[in-house]
Amino acid sequence: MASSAFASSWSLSLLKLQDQASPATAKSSTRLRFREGGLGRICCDHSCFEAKSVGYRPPGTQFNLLKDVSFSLPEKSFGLIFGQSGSGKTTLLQLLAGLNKPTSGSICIQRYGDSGEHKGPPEHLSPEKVGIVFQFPERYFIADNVLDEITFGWPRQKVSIQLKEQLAFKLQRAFNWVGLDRISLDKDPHSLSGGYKRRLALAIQLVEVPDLLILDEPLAGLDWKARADVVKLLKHLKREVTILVVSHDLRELASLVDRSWRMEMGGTLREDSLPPL
Ligand SMILES: Nc1ncnc2c1ncn2[C@@H]1O[C@H](COP(=O)(O)OP(=O)(O)OP(=O)(O)O)[C@@H](O)[C@H]1O
Repeated sequence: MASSAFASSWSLSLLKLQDQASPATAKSSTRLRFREGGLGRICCDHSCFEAKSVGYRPPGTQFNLLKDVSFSLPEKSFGLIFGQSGSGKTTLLQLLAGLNKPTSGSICIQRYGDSGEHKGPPEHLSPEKVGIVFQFPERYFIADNVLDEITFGWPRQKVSIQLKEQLAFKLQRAFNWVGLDRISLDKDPHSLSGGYKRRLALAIQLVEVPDLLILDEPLAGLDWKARADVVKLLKHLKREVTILVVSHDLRELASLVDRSWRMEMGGTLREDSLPPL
């Protein structure tokens, strides 16, 4: 756990950056690149997360939990996977996050030009570029203040002032994105409200902006007010990152969804609209 001296040195860097990292400046980090065409036409390159023919058989077993799963999600959009308990949704998320290796298939990011042509070969989606927030993330909080919780695992020795400022900037940006910029960094994470605990769990995953942010049941265990709060936050967040959610809370998330898929028992995935609510 970080020492208080360490925490206060990060606090100082944060205070310094507080005014610089407004949401407007944070948005400049967007990876969608725009340029002017010859006739003033705005063109844009974009990327897409793509899973192709992914299969998974747990080591030492004879059965496939996932079969030929293929789907794609354009950057800065919101995808939702739903389906019966035990159909394999969490198993799929674990593969996407690099926690297990698929038995077959590929998981990558493909870049496209403005006419829809491939720009280079697909890039393997490395686990460092995926953020994942598990169900009930607050159960895994280990620090006794917000700053230590979010900086856990950050370098502690021989940190240059440039690196410190860079990290502090990223942290401030993450706090702005999730609306935590007004809470005290000294606060005990366990004393936050349900919705703010989820915000903190999200901020931890957003310090390094992931190519894909995965959320497993983001509304589970929250009261109605906190659920509405998290939905509002996700609506805002999808302007910044690509979000893939597994959830049974279809009604509340419906307004955010750009693409949805049903996981069938037996481990197959097919694109499907949300069932009537
Ligand atoms: N390593 C493993 N070996 C054998 N079976 C496994 C393994 N991992 C998961 N399973 C089984 O695979 C099935 C799919 O589990 P998974 O947790 O992915 O389902 P789910 O759709 O996420 O369910 P829920 O909605 O309840 O979270 C379950 O029957 C589970 O018991």
